[in-house]
Formats: sequence, C-alpha cells, structure tokens
Amino acid sequence: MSRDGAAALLEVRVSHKDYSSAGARPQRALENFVLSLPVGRAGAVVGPSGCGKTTLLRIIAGLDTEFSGEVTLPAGGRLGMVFQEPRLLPWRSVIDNLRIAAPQASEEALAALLAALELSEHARHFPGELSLGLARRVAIARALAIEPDLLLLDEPFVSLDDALARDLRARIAVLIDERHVTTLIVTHDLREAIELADVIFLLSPRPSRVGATLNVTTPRKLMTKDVADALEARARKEIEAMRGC
Ligand SMILES: Nc1ncnc2c1ncn2[C@@H]1O[C@H](COP(=O)(O)OP(=O)(O)OP(=O)(O)O)[C@@H](O)[C@H]1O
Repeated sequence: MSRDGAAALLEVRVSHKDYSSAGARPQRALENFVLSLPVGRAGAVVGPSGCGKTTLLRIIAGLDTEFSGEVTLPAGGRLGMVFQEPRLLPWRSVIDNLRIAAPQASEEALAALLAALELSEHARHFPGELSLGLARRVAIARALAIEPDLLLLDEPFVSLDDALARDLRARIAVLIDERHVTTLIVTHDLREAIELADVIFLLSPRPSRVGATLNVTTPRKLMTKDVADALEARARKEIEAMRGC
C-alpha cells in the first residue's frame, strides 16, 4: 500500500482488503475497489450496513494500513475526519476543542466557523453539556478548523431526528459550497447522498467495490424534489442490478 498527497484528486485503488480472525477463513471486505473524486467536489459512498464503508474510510484516513493497493490524497494531504461519535475532549470547552485541534487557526477564523454552525453561544460549554446534534456540529467545526484538504464524514446524520438531520445537512451543504472542501461522506441513505454530493458511489455486495457511479449535475442549491426523485429511481435500479449489499 502507499499514500501520497500530491494529486488534484482523491484516488483509491484497493485490489483487496481482508479481515482475518483466529481459526476462521479470512473475510474479504473490499476487492478491486476503485474510486476517484476531483478536488473541491463532494462525493457520497452509499451502501447498507456491513458492505465496507467504514473500512474504506479507515483506509483513506490511514487508520488501516493492512490492505493491498494505494491511496492518493488530494494535494496537501491534510485530513479532517468526523466519526459517528463526536469524540470531543470532554474536559475542554467547545472553543478549546477547536483551538487544540487547530493551533494555527486565528480566533477570528474559529469564531466564524462557530457562527457558521450556529454554535457561538456554546463556545464555553463542555461536551457533556451538549446534545448529540450539537456535539456533531462541534466535531464538524473542529474538522474544518484545520482547513483540511479532504474532509471525511462517517454517517454524520445517524441517530439524529429528521428535523435535526435536515438542519445539519443544509449546514454541511452550505459549508461545502462556500469552502470548496473536497468531501467524502459515507451514508446508507440515498436521499442524503443526493442532497449533498456531486458524485455518488454505489457499493456492490461484499466483497465490495464501486458498482456504479452517479453524477449529480444539478447544483445543490437548485435541487428539486422531481430531480431528486429521478436520481433516486436511477440509483435504485443500479442497486437492484447489483442485488443489494
Ligand atoms: N475488525 C474486523 N474484523 C473482522 N471483520 C471485520 C472487522 N471490521 C469489519 N469487518 C467486516 O468487514 C465488513 C465491512 O465492515 P464495515 O464496518 O466496513 O461495513 P460498513 O458498511 O461500514 O457497516 P456499517 O454501515 O454497519 O457501519 C463486514 O462484513 C464486517 O463484519
């Protein structure tokens, strides 16, 4: 495996990724997995539970190096990652969580980020005082504070109620548009992917690969229900052709 950070795109080529456990046959999670995402675009990786989405994110983030293949990160190679659990430092305030993650960032830049995510009034709160939705927003602010060349989001809306998920989706869409951060979102929710991504990667059954790629040509701000419905129908056909995951 190799990692690089000089490209105008994120490129993942995994010929295979196996999990081995004592006494059992190795399980192949990914095979012939090829994905590429141009800089400044938002991609969504869609597939149901267990098809290898978290495995893929861990490989891209460099947290798993036990695979055969290579990952090329966008130029700069700086990664921001938001896990399903916000993983904030519990004994530090919200603003200190950002300062520690991004010591180079100016106070003005951090204040602007908190404002963009409507977190200003929570700057002095501690993670234990925040709801899950607020804590997720802080985790996203923290990931953006480091000005990443690639932002990885693992199921950012999971366990949030519909209204909170919709609200956070809208905020992330604005941040992607305004900051042009290359973003890869993992989700099991097609509609979420259609609302946020420029390109959708549909994963095949395990061992997983990108079974189909859908380009979302309508800009996020102009997306209508009809266009989203049509895209969803196309995606469902592709998924059916792959017979689920
Ligand atoms: N540490 C591990 N050891 C053995 N098998 C694993 C390990 N981690 C994941 N797997 C297996 O690899 C496959 C892919 O897992 P992964 O967590 O990447 O899927 P996922 O699409 O992210 O699932 P979910 O949506 O439920 O988080 C699954 O079959 C899983 O059981």
